[in-house]
Amino acid sequence: MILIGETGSGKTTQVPQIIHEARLEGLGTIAITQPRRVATITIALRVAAEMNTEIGGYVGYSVRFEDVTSAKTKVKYLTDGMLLREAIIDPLLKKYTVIILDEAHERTVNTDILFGIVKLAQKERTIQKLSALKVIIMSATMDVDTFRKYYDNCPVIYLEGRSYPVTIYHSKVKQEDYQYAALCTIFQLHATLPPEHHFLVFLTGQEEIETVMYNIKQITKEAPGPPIRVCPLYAGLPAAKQLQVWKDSPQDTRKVILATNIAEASVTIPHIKCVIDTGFVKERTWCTRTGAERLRVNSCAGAACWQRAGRAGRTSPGSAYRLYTATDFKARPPHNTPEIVRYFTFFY
Ligand SMILES: Nc1ncnc2c1ncn2[C@@H]1O[C@H](COP(=O)(O)OP(=O)(O)OP(=O)(O)O)[C@@H](O)[C@H]1O
Repeated sequence: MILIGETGSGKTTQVPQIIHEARLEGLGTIAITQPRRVATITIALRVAAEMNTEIGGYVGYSVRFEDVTSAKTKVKYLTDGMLLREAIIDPLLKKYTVIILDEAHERTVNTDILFGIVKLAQKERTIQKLSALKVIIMSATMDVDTFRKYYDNCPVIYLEGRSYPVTIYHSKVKQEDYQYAALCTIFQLHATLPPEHHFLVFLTGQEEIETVMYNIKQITKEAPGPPIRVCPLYAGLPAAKQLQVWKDSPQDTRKVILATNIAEASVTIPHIKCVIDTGFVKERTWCTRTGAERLRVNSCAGAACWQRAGRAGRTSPGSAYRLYTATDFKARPPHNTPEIVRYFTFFY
């Protein structure tokens, strides 16, 4: 089954709970994959809190180097890489009765391989007369036709509604320097909005985040307005530092989170009222001659822009400030090229 619902409609946190409350997983477990570690952990913690249970009990998570599950776990959040590792040992994934592949639009190599593995596991389990495997593919912004065809015309369900509206603003002119544009937007909004309105700014990598962080600290020494607490969020940051982003700021202090696309999907950071989207992402590409991996800054696809905007308005109405024009947005491809395709098409 394919499940499409707007960002913030409750796919990731509510669907597994509904399945579990109806005991549809039977004697097995529900697995929910996420492309990123930080999302996996924070969502599992949130769902455990919503179910009023200890993490590692009925609700658990598994990421690289950290397995917080037990024999009791029925709702298990895990990175796509972890499910892939489990599939190497048990290709039929027998301990799961329901597998939810979330954020399908991201099309990482791991999730693309998992799409095939779960399809094969489902067929093989039917042939071997083992317990049935239910597969749910979820996203807010995926290419439904391609997936539906791949899964033998499976049913597609559209979830309507979201908690809070997000107003989108586009830049009126093309920005030559998106880091500078991001800084100007941060300080324009900072001068007018109350301090409890926190900002989430999308940049492309650690170096850029550190530069913008330094500039914010320098400018705040002289700029008017409430104090600013700057929080970086990128994949290379130790997990404990990543989780600082979810910590409350002192009263009357604005939180400004400078993140890469790891904050783009699934995560809910409370009190984010403004998303500032530069419209760029650093993508992995490969040199097929040498096999060397490279990172390149590219414009992100329409689906990613919608995901980023969706980070505002999760706990109250919000706004997304796109530092690119509406014409630029319309010209972007709706979906990014799957990582697996980029892997095979880069010849240098
Ligand atoms: N950690 C949290 N703190 C506060 N509210 C939260 C938290 N996690 C989720 N929520 C609330 O639950 C709603 C649904 O979140 P959920 O992640 O299930 O949505 P989703 O449909 O999967 O979104 P996305 O497509 O962006 O992943 C959010 O909009 C938010 O209101």
